Parts: sequence; structure tokens; C-alpha cells
Amino acid sequence: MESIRIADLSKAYRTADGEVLRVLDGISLSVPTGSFFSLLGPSGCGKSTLLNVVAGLTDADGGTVAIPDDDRLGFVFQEPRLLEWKTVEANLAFALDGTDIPNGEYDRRIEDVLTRVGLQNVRTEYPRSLSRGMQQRVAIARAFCIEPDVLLMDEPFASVDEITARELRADLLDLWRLNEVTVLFVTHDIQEAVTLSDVVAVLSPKPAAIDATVEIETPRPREPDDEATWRYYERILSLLDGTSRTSPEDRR
Ligand SMILES: Nc1ncnc2c1ncn2[C@@H]1O[C@H](COP(=O)(O)OP(=O)(O)OP(=O)(O)O)[C@@H](O)[C@H]1O
Repeated sequence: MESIRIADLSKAYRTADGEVLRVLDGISLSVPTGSFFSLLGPSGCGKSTLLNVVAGLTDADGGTVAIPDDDRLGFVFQEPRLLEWKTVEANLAFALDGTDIPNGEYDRRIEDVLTRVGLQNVRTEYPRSLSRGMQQRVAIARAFCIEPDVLLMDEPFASVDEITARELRADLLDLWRLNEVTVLFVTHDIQEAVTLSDVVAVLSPKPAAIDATVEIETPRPREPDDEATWRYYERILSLLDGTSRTSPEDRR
């Protein structure tokens, strides 16, 4: 079963000086239901554009994205994007308002998810009184409180320190397992992709095409300095560098 099917997606932007900037070039991929699937590529290659097209926030020029009609989508971006004038619990309730989840369930869901990410004590705080890492934790809780079928994440840990990022990655994996959600995760960090993912799709520089998909087969939890993690790291780095020929095993 698959949750997201992308076929032959293309996209170009027109720059301020009228030039055409081709960003996506015939992207096709299939994201299995319940998998943790990463899109990895160099800065500026078109990862966010691809995720935004999947999210329906940007129109493609060609190709299709298919997600089952009744699937609920959640988002987490690099910035927490919390509503500053609402408390933590009100931010989560606002996300729930956008769904058909009955009001009577809000309290339990908010309490559950905040407890899971260790934020039950800041339920009535405003975002400004929280650290950046805690704000991003709230953003993750907000995404999970609606119990999404598909979660789209755009470099969610790129703007927090590495210690916090490690904690957040562990929390994310716990929530992913518990909720059986399909995650499509954008990153340019190879170790992050390897430690988290079932599958890493390696994108070429823009216009982005899928250069290879690599299945990460080692059991979790995976540490950044595990030998197996390093082996995958080297393999993916060489794919990104283009220093090694893509093996038939990688090119699917
Ligand atoms: N609305 C837009 N209009 C014109 N050009 C754009 C627009 N959005 C993105 N671009 C350009 O398209 C290219 C791909 O951008 P995108 O943000 O999708 O890449 P990315 O891989 O996510 O980059 P990063 O890793 O740096 O976030 C970049 O050159 C960017 O400047």
C-alpha cells in the first residue's frame, strides 16, 4: 500500500529578471503507507518546492500527486509557525478546529500529545516564553494532535541546536511508531536521514530529479556514530557527490 504517489512532477519558477528556473524535473516516487521516507538533496535543489506541491501549497506545471481523499495531512516546517497570541493548548485546539474531530475530544488529545513530548507543564504558556526547541516541540505536538495519516516535514530540526535536535528526533520516532503515520521528511543532513528513515530518496541538484533511493535496513534505534550509519552515510554522500556511479541496486 502507498500513501503518496508522485508521477512525473515538473515545476519551473519565473525569476524577477524574467528567466525560467527549472526546479523539478520529472519526479516520480511512491511512499509506502506507514513508512518514514526522506527526501535528501543539496541546498536549493527543490526539496521544499516538492514538499509544497505534495501539500497542495504550490501548483506543479506537470505531473500528478495522489494521496487518498480521506487522508488527514499534518505539516511541520523549519520555523515553528505558532500563533503568538494563543497559548500552547489554544494553538493545538486551533489545529483541531480545522478537522472534523469533535470538540469533546480536544482536551484528551491535547493532554496526551503534550505529555508524550514532555510539555504538559507549559500547556497554558504563550510561545514567547518557550525556548526555540520547545516551540518546535509544540509544532510537532500540534501536527500529531490531529492524528494525521500523512505528515509532511520540511527540515524541522534545522534551526535548533544539535542536542535538542537529537531529543526531538527521538520523540518524533516514538510518535511516528505510535501513530502509524506516513512521514515525508525533507532534509539536507545525511546522518539525520539515515538515523530516521526507512527510505532515503537522493535528489540531484536543480532541476531536481530522483538520483537514487536507498533503503535503510538497520534496526532502530540508530546512532549517528554507528558503523552501519557511517556505511550508509558514505554511500549516500558518494551518490550526492556523483563521485561513484549509481549502482543498479540504488537506481529504482
Ligand atoms: N517562489 C519562488 N520564485 C522563484 N524562485 C523560487 C521560488 N521558490 C523557490 N525558488 C527557487 O527555487 C530553487 C529551489 O528552492 P527550494 O526552496 O525548493 O529548494 P530546497 O532544496 O528546499 O532548498 P533549501 O535546502 O536551501 O531549503 C531555489 O533556487 C530557490 O531560490
